[in-house]
Amino acid sequence: MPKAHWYAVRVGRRPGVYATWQDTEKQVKGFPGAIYKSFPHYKAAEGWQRAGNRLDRSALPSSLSRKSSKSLVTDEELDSNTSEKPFKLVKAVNRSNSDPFPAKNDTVIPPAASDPDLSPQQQEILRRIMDGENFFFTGSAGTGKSVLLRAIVKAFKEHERAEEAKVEEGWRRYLSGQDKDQEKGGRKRWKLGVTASTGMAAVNIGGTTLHSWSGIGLGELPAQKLYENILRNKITAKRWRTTGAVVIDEISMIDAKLFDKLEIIGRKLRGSSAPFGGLQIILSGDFFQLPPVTKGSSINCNFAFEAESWNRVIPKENMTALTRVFRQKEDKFVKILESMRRGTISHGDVDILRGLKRDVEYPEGIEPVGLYPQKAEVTSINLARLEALDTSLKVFMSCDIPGVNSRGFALDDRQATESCNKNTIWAQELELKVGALVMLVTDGVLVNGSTGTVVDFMTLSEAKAAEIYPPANNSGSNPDQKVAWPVVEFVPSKYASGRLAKKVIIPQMQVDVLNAWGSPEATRHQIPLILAWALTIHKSQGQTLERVKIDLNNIFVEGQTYVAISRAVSLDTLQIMNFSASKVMAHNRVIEWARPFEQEQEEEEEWDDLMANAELDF
Ligand SMILES: Nc1ncnc2c1ncn2[C@@H]1O[C@H](COP(=O)(O)OP(=O)(O)OP(=O)(O)O)[C@@H](O)[C@H]1O
Repeated sequence: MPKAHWYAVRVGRRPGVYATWQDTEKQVKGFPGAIYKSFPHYKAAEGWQRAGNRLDRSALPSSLSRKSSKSLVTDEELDSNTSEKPFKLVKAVNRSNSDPFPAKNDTVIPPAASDPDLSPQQQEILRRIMDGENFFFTGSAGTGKSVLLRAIVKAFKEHERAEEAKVEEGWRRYLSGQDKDQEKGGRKRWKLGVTASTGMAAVNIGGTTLHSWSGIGLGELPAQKLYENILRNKITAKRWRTTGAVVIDEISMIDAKLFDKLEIIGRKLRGSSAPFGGLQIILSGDFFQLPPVTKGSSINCNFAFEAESWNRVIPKENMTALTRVFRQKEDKFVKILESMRRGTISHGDVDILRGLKRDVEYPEGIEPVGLYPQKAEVTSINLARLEALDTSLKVFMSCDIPGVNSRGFALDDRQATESCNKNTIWAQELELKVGALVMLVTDGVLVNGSTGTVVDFMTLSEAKAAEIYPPANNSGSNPDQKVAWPVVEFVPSKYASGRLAKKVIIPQMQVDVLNAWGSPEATRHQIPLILAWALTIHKSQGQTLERVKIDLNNIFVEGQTYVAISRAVSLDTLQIMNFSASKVMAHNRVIEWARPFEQEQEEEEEWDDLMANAELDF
């Protein structure tokens, strides 16, 4: 039998053809569902690999079906003879027999209900944005900014699809001679850049960071230099010129200087004197929450609303605060949060919040999520609690798959892991034991932020026999049938829109860190759970948590106390340790800036209510 010299990897970290087993092993060892074979001849290997690409692409998760940047296959070689038969099967996984997510609803936990219908105020903002206006919408925590943002992204995507279909039809008519002219691909009204100030916030809305989208690196160079750098990268320059609108979420964490630099770059690149060169700008966030991350103290930071260009970009009449709080239902709690936000907390409110230091007894015995200001505290609490359990430890390592970054460069394995660590909350190394308190960190399956306790580890078939099912939406990953995955008993949700079955098996799923074109820069395959005895307040931003315990001892930045307390849905299920009025730090400049604009809006709304209820006799 001839000696094998070439290895073809169809499914692995980087599909391609490899000359040594050592290189191949790196691609396939520990990779879920890896498919690879050895061949005596290169042509046979690449032919089999290529055929697999053609056959399997649609069946694979998008992250697994990308063409590898490290592949040894060249385009010329791809067109050559591929008829030689493979002689030795190293390992192949039959994917059709390994589907752990059967389609029938009775054998999976249905996904969480989709977003609620928009309120009239959210609808009105959506309408104005779709009319092409630059817009900033803000509002207290829990007023539905993220829900509105998701609706905006969806509406743009629908229009973009229709726009693309129209261009295709135009080309078809042009090529068939029915039309004389076909417009060259220019600016696309509905092409939307979905961005956020931080990687975590970007992943939450299926977008990328503003830094990555705009191609400015750290953004510390002067605007002219950044502009010249972007000009050198054709892909980034084209993105700036052809995009119709850009969303920036969590705008409170963008510094004024950066905002101004981007505005200048927009004008230069797009050759127009309009703000941002005519690019539609959609901003969302709450300046009372977390401020820009700056070197040194946040006292010296400048907020985006202090940017020189802010008033030109966002006319006063295009700033709106969402006023209805959906997350908390109790009036008393909503009022306390409102006064904390404005830095006008009364003695009565302080007494109420101080009184929340008592332990809360939960009937199901599942503990609350602990929120702490500092990462070091969080790590040591989770470790100590895990060690205290006398059940056996299971460690799940993530499988991180490199993609291509916004500048068109392929990442290596280390960079992919760094990108996933920086931009997602999903663990690189997840340590679990029976008895561990965990939180679900993905949307679309059950409810993001649901907490529960690990009660067992089972393979998918063992779980099925015990009538314990995985969530319906596996977000594209392919969990190993032989691995025992955690079974989690979740707290039945009282407030969240989805209802949880009590015991759910949570196998490996996938999360993408997207580049500026919306394709993966890195993909992490991991169980979407994190230990929840302790979580940093920064990582809790955007979450709705039903049982919360907050320690304010080491609060270090304005907005942190407000972000932490506003994650809770009710005073009954909230415990606060170390509360004092001095811990409620609202930024004075934010209070001053927001007061007239919010007051004016309140007066307008009062007037609208009055007119709506008035019995007009003319
Ligand atoms: N129109 C609506 N009708 C009913 N519920 C809504 C509506 N909009 C939002 N919600 C609910 O309110 C809760 C908070 O929404 P969301 O996370 O969008 O608020 P947010 O303003 O982004 O909060 P934060 O600033 O804390 O991130 C969610 O449970 C969401 O489903």
